[in-house]
Amino acid sequence: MNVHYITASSFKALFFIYTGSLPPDERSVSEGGSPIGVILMSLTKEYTDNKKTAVKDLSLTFYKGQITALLGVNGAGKTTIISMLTGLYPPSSGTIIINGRDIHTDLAAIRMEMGVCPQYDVLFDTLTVREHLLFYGSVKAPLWTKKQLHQALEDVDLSHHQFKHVGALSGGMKRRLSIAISFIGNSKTVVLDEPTSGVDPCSRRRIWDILLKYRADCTLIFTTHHLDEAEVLSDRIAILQQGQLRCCGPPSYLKETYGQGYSLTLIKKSLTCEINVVILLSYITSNAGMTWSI
Ligand SMILES: Nc1ncnc2c1ncn2[C@@H]1O[C@H](COP(=O)(O)OP(=O)(O)OP(=O)(O)O)[C@@H](O)[C@H]1O
Repeated sequence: MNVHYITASSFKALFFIYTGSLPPDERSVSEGGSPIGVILMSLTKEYTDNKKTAVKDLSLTFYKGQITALLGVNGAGKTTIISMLTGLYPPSSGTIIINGRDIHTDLAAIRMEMGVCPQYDVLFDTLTVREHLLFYGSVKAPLWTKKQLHQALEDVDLSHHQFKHVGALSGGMKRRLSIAISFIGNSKTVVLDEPTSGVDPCSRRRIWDILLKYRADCTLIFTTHHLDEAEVLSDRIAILQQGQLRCCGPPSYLKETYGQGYSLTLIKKSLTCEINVVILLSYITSNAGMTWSI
């Protein structure tokens, strides 16, 4: 099956032929015609040692030029999906198509165009920031120029630290270096497993800026536990629970469809106090209303 240049709408038709029904994410959202980058097709992963089914019959589409967040609690199966996407673990059944190539038959070619930022940094304490980029660059993109190296350092705001040993960097700096490595050689598909884990709010913001900057040229997939992060960064959010897709769509769509709003519980001292609170809340947001009062 060749799905190299098909659009979201043509994929719908294609998928219909194969399964007889639309995948859950396609049912819930209409796309703006972005080309498809990655397709998970009925993907299942069962770990043989503990017989745990970490991902169950998951069908999901990721688009080029978009950021998609895989959002879920611990154990939802996010890292397992990333591991299958990068070819670390083979699926138990189902397959993944990346830029028209099947992971079962074209893994080497897929890896040439893929960048990965693992959950835990794979860095060497005794090498400098610059040496890391040169090392990974020589493996991934031998024709990488000095200009591109400097651009990468600048993009992740590490130019001033390029001659420092990684052992002397903060957690946030290490994370930014790992992200820079994942984008070496203009990777067409980039997967990032919790790119902001363990970083302070300032570094988190910087990482968001980096991802938004690189979004245009690739299919970008990242995992997170944080709804706020998924909302700020993503074009689409896929919510996972126990290895299954619960819903998927643009943040605004999910909010509109599933959002319940917020509830505020107050202990009042007097009736006048209650009236003042209602006035104050309706001043802050016209949607606020009192559900009950005792
Ligand atoms: N190598 C493994 N062998 C056996 N079971 C595993 C393995 N890796 C993960 N699991 C199990 O698969 C399930 C999904 O784990 P996974 O790490 O994919 O979830 P996650 O959403 O990434 O969690 P977290 O947010 O904690 O990283 C869990 O129940 C986990 O215990």
